[in-house]
Amino acid sequence: MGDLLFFFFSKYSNGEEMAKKELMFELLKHSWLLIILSILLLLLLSSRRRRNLPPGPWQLPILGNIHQLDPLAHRSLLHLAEKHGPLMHLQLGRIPAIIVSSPDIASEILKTLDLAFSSRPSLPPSAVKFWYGGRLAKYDEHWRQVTKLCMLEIFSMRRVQSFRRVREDEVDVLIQTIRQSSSSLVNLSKMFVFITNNITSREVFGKRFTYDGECNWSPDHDIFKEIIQLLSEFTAKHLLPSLEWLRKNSSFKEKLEKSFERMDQLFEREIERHCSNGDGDDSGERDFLSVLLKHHVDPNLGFSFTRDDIKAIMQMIFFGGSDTTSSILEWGISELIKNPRVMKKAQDEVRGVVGNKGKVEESDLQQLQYLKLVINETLRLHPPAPLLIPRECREECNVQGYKIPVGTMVIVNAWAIMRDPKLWENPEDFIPERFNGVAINYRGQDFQFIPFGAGRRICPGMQLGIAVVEITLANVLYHFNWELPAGTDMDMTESLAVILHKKSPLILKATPRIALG
Ligand code: HEM
Repeated sequence: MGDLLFFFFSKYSNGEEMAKKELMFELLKHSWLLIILSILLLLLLSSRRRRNLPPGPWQLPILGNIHQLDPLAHRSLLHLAEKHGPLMHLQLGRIPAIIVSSPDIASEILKTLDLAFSSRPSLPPSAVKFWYGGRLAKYDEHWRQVTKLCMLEIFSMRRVQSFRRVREDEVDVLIQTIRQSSSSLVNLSKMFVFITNNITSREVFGKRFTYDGECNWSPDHDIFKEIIQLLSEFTAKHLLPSLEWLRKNSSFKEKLEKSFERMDQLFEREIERHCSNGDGDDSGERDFLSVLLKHHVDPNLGFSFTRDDIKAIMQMIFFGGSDTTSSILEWGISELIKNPRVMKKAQDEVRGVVGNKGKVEESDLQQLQYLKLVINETLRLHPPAPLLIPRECREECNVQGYKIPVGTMVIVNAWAIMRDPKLWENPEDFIPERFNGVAINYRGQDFQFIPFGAGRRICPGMQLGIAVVEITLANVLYHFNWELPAGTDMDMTESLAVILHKKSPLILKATPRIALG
């Protein structure tokens, strides 16, 4: 088309008769292209209707709808849904997908038809070796057995409580690190990554990533984030056959292989260390790896539980547990700085409840009701996984009168649902009070509020994550007054690299409220 228009204008401006004839000839010559494109478009539209798929935007050959998604996919998907409806069909390169943007359809998929949608999409074969978690993508008997074991042994309330000391210790280290930092300017984005990684590492391996007494960077902090980012780029390229060459690009593949190898060596080192130490005592504070190794060698377990299964669980816990938790802390403090009224109310509450005790302990948290509302509101406006984690349709089913074929990827735009003006008053505003006295929670029963997803694949680490967010936030608010460095504004720009973070780091001036004890 561009060629055609260029030709039209360049020739016609000469005003020559000959040019008119040439133009007619060229138009005729090119018109076959227009006709073919229109037929293709009609065919696509009628094929969608014939196959009784949900409505959706027109698609380009090969690309499908990929060109309509920008890096903040949750936002572009919302714009498309505003035109095409809350159940929308897209073609993402070679993968057919449906996008859900309303709580009733989310409930139909994640609750009523949960069984049909409880698999995760499988990875392309060339990516499988970089993601142990792929072993647990498909919903099958093996997944059920492993998940049952994890729910009992890793994600149970008893286990969450057993790590209370770990969380409190790590928060102490964080507070000391902030107090002792040479400048009063603190990069909280980094600090939150370090503390959540150290807590996860203590839960999984029984030891921190950094030396004792520090909340600082160590090389192991970056491995997991690096792999998930490389892996998501790698799999995105699978959507388009024409980008296949990029996946074979040796430097990219080399980078992914190196990061994966580092992670695998860390896992192997820790497995060996645990095996040579024996499987430890049976106290409540046993780390996840010793618990998993105990079952690995249990002849009465009743199903095959391999070393790779253990690595899959560890990989998912690091990916699922660290970055999500640090992102809530980062967004939560940012919103409090933007909303001084809420900051004051939250600080007054925690300082009032804890008094001069010197630190917030987990036993105080039950009384911090406003803090819980602040966390809810942060999860609503800034869900770390705005599109949850995709599901895949395992058996053909009917949703809202449309046919969803086997293999269709399902994306639930939780971010759009949690900002829907039909469901939330002044949805863009940060108002923790909206959760006061209402019976809505994040446990997967209220489909207008699903930051942890819902159904069989709901986040199993919800309680572990919330426990870290509560104790960290409470102490950070208790110990310091926070403000922006002079002359700066709060930048709330998002960056979506698997997890929804702030684009620029959260750097604030910390003023200790009470002198060092
Ligand atoms: C506190 C912040 C967290 C948020 C907002 C969050 C959110 C999510 C979401 C939205 C999902 C997908 C649910 C679905 O598809 O319906 C998920 C899955 C998962 N999360 Fe979390 N998560 C958090 C913390 C954690 C923690 C602390 C852990 C582990 C210790 C964890 C481990 C996992 C795992 C293993 C899955 C995959 C479950 C599966 O595929 O069956 N998450 N999380």
